[in-house]
Amino acid sequence: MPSLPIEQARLRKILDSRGNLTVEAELVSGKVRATASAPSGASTGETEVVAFSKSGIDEAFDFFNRRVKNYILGFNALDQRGFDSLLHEIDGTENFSNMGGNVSTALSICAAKLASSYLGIPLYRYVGGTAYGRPPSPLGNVIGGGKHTRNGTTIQEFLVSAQGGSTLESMITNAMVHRRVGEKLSQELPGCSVGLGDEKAWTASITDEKAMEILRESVDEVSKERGVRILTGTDLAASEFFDGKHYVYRDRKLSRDEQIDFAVSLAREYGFYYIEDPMDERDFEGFAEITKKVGGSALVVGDDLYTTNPRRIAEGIEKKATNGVLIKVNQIGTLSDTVESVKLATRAGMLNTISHRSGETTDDFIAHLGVAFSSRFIKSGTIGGERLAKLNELIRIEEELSTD
Ligand SMILES: O=C(O)[C@@H](CO)OP(=O)(O)O
Ligand SMILES: [Mg+2]
Repeated sequence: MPSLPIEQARLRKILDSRGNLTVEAELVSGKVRATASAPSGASTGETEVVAFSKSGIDEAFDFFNRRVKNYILGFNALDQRGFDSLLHEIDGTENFSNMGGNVSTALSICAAKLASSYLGIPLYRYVGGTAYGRPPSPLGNVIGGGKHTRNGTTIQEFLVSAQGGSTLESMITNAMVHRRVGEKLSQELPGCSVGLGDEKAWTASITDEKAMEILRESVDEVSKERGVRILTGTDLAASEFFDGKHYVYRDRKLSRDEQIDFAVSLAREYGFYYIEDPMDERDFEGFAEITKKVGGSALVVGDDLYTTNPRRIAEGIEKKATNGVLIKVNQIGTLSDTVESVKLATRAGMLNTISHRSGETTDDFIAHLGVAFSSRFIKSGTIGGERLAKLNELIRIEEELSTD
């Protein structure tokens, strides 16, 4: 194996889009240098790795300086699997609670970026080889609530994805829907305060039904004006409003069975194609019931359910829980574990969606992973610099792919 020994390694603190501290890693070998940063979630899954050690980012940095740095100096950055195993070994826990999953994520992605730049190939090619389909369709949040806002809808995300055109065309259409929704919210709800949530989706103190009505009207109008098909979707992030017995909405409480019926109606009556985390993250069986009923026409996606964890995905496959999986590197902590999850899901016939986190950085690596993983969607908002950093990079990749 050719060698690219890591000669310098450092971490620095940077701010994410919520104004919280996160980490950027920098690795150097000879004349090659790479940086990578890790985002943070707000509606985190129970089985995600820990973003930073229990006492916070300072402890994680201290651990890096005392325990990690010396081990990775001299390591061959072209050996991604070896590098990721080394990170696990040094950390010594199941959930990266010593090193911090955000530190391992930043280092792992950084090693891949260093290698790809040394080899003179783009990251998507380094990770994915040479077989690609279409780049993933942008899937963006236009109305938001849950943990991403103060007083929005109970459901965390109402999403759109324009189909058929180029990445840029799809981004333009999605942004038009976003604008239209904003106009409708202020026209139809005078006096109601309307703002933007963590992912730059509109937020207002309205019921989920009202949000769905505004979404439907906006999508129908923009779809007609642009002559494009626009898929709608939702991330319920249902664990966040499950109290152990009921799903507690702003205006009503649903039992488990009623929640299943509601999720089914989202596909059948409201026409949602994409349905993420409709049930509590422990309820594989509930997911399976929904998938059995609507999986032929809709994508039922596990995010908090799987946390990009191969063991959880294997359980989901066995129980036929979903036909889709959300992929976020910092839920599992390394690129190699992420690749394993994607392979497992793909072999079982699941479609994957590569995803941003609600607290993002301007790092655009998920655009590359979306292409490398042949993701069906890339969930990365509709507006906002840190969201568009990924989609704009996808425009560049698409250009490159079309001239191959
Ligand atoms: O639930 C999700 O899918 C994500 C991104 O939209 O949110 P968070 O990063 O807060 O987990
Ligand atoms: Mg989610």
